[in-house]
Amino acid sequence: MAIDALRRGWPVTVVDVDKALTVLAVETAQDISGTHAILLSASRAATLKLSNQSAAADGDLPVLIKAPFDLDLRLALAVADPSLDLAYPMKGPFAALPLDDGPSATAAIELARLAGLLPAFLVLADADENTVNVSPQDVIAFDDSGALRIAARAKLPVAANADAEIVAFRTVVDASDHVALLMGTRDTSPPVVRLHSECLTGDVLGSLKCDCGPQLHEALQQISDASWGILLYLRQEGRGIGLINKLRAYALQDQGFDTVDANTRLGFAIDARDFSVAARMLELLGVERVRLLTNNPEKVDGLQKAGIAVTERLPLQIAANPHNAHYLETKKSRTGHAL
Ligand SMILES: Nc1nc2c(ncn2[C@@H]2O[C@H](COP(=O)(O)OP(=O)(O)OP(=O)(O)O)[C@@H](O)[C@H]2O)c(=O)[nH]1
Ligand SMILES: [Zn+2]
Repeated sequence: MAIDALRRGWPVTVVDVDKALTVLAVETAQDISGTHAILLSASRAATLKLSNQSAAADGDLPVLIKAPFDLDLRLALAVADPSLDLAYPMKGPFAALPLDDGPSATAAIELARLAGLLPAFLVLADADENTVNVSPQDVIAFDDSGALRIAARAKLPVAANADAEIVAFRTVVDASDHVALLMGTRDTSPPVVRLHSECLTGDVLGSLKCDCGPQLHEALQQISDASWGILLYLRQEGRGIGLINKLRAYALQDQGFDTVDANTRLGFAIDARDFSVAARMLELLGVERVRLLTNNPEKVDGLQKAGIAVTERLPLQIAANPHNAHYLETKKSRTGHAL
């Protein structure tokens, strides 16, 4: 509900015991009336050379700034969106305000990610009766593996394997359905498994900026060649920040930032994915041990922490092209991907 409200430009009140923080997402807000402050992610605030005095001990806490006297929607968006920094360089100076309720502010920033919006909010002085209430605990508990279940399964002949089976999963909280593609005949050996995060640009459009499309097809081939295996197609577009925010990161990359810095400047974690949903999918499929196709040590860790044994890591290297060579290099040098 809160996610839907933010996307529609409706106010949301994060209620934490006796404190209430009423916010509108900057990106979808229709007017600025009643705004007394702006809430920004820590990293966006750092780019704007702002810091929250009260949060000096915790550099990850969001930052609250006083609404400038000339605030309008255009200025609010320029404060929120780093891809406008070149087009709209004159912002500030801003005055940081003490942040009374860190957990609510942190929950609001997380709600923006879940809604696929920029993590920036207009903070309203008063909540009216139309606001949607949510607590920081609700946001923390919002885990897309919550109440996951198998919703449908069917034969799906695919180019890599004419005898594949597709299994679709549904969660109560998330509209996007995760999918598993099973190939081969189950035996006692651990299956070859690939966790593939959705990449519309790479998977569907053949983008050369990343290696997702070729990795997807190579993984399907290797799974088909194994005695049995499973491809999990996870709806974690843009490493969990959503398509629109990923394309904003691409716009920053067009300005010269790499994939890591682009995410940070937007106010997101470098990798916002939670691989526990993949572990729950495997459990529902009766799989406890896997041979994992990946170069990403975080995927191995994430699965193991969520209770799936990774008996072997199988590399999945794709030859670079002139458009993705820098991206692949960054994954190795900055996010610890295996060479
Ligand atoms: N935010 C952001 N996401 C990107 C970018 N390039 C690709 N992605 C997303 O990254 C995800 C691809 O990750 P994976 O294929 O799982 O690869 P990985 O985490 O690098 O690990 P491997 O298993 O080694 O391939 C997809 O969700 C893409 O949409 C980018 O520049 N910025
Ligand atoms: Zn991609």
